[in-house]
Amino acid sequence: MADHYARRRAGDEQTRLPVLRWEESADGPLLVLLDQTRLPGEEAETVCADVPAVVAAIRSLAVRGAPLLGITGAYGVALAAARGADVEAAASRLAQARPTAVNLRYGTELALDAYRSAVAGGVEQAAGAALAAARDLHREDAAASARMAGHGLELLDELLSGGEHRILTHCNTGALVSGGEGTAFAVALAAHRAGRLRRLWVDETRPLLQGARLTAWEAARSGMPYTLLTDNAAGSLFAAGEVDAILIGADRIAANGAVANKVGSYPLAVLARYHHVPFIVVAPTTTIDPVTPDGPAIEVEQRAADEVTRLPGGGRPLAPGGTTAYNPAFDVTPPELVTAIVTEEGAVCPVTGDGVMGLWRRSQGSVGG
Ligand SMILES: CSC[C@@H](O)[C@@H](O)C(=O)COP(=O)(O)O
Repeated sequence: MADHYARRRAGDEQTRLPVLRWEESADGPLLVLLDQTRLPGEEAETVCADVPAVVAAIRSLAVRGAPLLGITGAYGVALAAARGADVEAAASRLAQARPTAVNLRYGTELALDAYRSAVAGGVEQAAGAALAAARDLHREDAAASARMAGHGLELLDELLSGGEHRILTHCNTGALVSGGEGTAFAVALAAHRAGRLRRLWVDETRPLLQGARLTAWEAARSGMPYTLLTDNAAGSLFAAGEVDAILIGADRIAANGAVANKVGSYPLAVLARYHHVPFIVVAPTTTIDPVTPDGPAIEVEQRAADEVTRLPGGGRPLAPGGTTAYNPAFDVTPPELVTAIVTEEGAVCPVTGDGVMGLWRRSQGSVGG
């Protein structure tokens, strides 16, 4: 398997990563995922033949990032249907595998609705409908990613009056989380391709190091000028005047524009406000949750203490045995600290105009609401 990836890399640095694929095998369909817990050391796949395996991959973060969780949830429902499992129960297990990224619920429900609408024609037809819904979502996410990159670069150029940009990002938001080139990372990549990225500052993103392991890996593959920093070095970077903008993704955007994203995003928003630097959130409209009114209504996933007390992967202890740890996977940035939210439908400032709900309505095809 590693050879397969190595060949792709040698041929073309920009080749799409096979982060998720549907495979028909002699023993039935499979959902094959690039195991992100093993990057950057190893490019290995995890093969899921049933929904419990998909749920385990989601919980372990073998597959992760809001848009990809949505796509995975949809394919998970299709897998349950194709394998003759209890589709309703499978959809419920998938949707609850992680609580914060609303895309997971969105993708799961999308495929479940397609299954339900077709089930009168027989389970085979319904399984086909669920798979078609998953494939559509996968394609649409790629298209959304390309449009976000365009809108995001336009906004950066406008806010920063052209020139070359020094962008700070947190967690991982590239092709590893998307049907396309990602969300925030896709904007940085567009800036790089346009010759307008001076530097991508990559937060390492404690405790699971998505920035160091994944974003640095994607930046290196893309030939971007990038530098890794510990999360707590961001303040001194701002103080030195080295950051022009923050670009991050989102796991859920509430109706009032509050943004849940990887823990450590909120402190960056506070720093950005103090230093008069734009704090820009890039996410598809599938990340906007119209039924979550505000930040406090967002459920933040709490993860195991050993992610903090041990080196990633359950390795060497970093703290004495019995140490307890506070380990929320996400934090919530209030709308007043967000300069703009960029989606495939365009960009808005969440506290002026029609806010994020205007974008969400546009994505539903009813501009007036
Ligand atoms: C486009 S990805 C946006 C977010 O999903 C990303 O920033 C993030 O927080 C991912 O968290 P993770 O816990 O790795 O799934």
